[in-house]
Amino acid sequence: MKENRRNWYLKRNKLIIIGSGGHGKVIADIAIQTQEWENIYFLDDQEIGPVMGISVVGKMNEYHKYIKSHYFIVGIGNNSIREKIVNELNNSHAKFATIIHPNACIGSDVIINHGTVIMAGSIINSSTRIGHHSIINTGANVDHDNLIMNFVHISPGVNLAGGVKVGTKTWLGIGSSVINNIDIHSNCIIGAGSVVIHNIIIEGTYVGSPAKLIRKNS
Ligand SMILES: CC(=O)SCCNC(=O)CCNC(=O)[C@H](O)C(C)(C)COP(=O)(O)OP(=O)(O)OC[C@H]1O[C@@H](n2cnc3c(N)ncnc32)[C@H](O)[C@@H]1OP(=O)(O)O
Repeated sequence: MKENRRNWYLKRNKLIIIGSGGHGKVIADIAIQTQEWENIYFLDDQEIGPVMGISVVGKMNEYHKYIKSHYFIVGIGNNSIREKIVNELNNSHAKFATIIHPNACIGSDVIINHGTVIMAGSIINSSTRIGHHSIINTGANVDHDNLIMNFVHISPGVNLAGGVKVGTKTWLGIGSSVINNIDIHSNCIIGAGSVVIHNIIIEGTYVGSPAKLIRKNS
């Protein structure tokens, strides 16, 4: 009985996913699997839908129609574009969801802030902090005492050892790895499969093993 009442309460929530592309679709899939949402809609400028059986109820700039009644999640993988849309929604006092796949493994004393998505098979170990509107993508390992700032994208299959700090809007490419106690600056890109073994203090793109700077941000 108690469980049913809890579900009834949770299922009153309504979710708008901004963007019905690949990332938005994976978020929708997770949201369905959590069984926490009474209804789920997309807003998208390209699609008129439905996408995966989910209605596209308008263009992105029509979000204001849903501000009072729905939670939002921005389903755009690009960190800068996601930030821009979130800032606009913040100005309208939107409420943001946090979406966590039921098969993600979350340790004790972990904090995950709103707007963040944790995908299937990812592991977040003890005392890690994850900021707002970040993405921990499929099968990523984020070990203990990590600090992942806002608007970060940790791609599928990334391995972060203990005590790693990842700065705002940094993107770690698919399958990259970072050894323990490394700081990675904000606004960086770490190439697919790269291995970071030194602190990264200059904003830019880094590739290889060990990861080396190939381009500074302009
Ligand atoms: C669910 C999802 O889909 S999540 C998304 C997952 N996607 C990813 O992880 C993609 C990550 N992107 C990459 O790795 C890209 O290669 C980037 C962003 C690092 C670089 O892209 P670009 O800026 O276009 O660089 P470009 O392709 O011109 O390469 C520049 C040089 O770096 C090398 N290089 C690029 N990426 C890598 C890499 N991952 N590892 C080693 N070397 C690399 C290139 O071979 C090239 O070398 P050269 O000048 O000697 O020929």
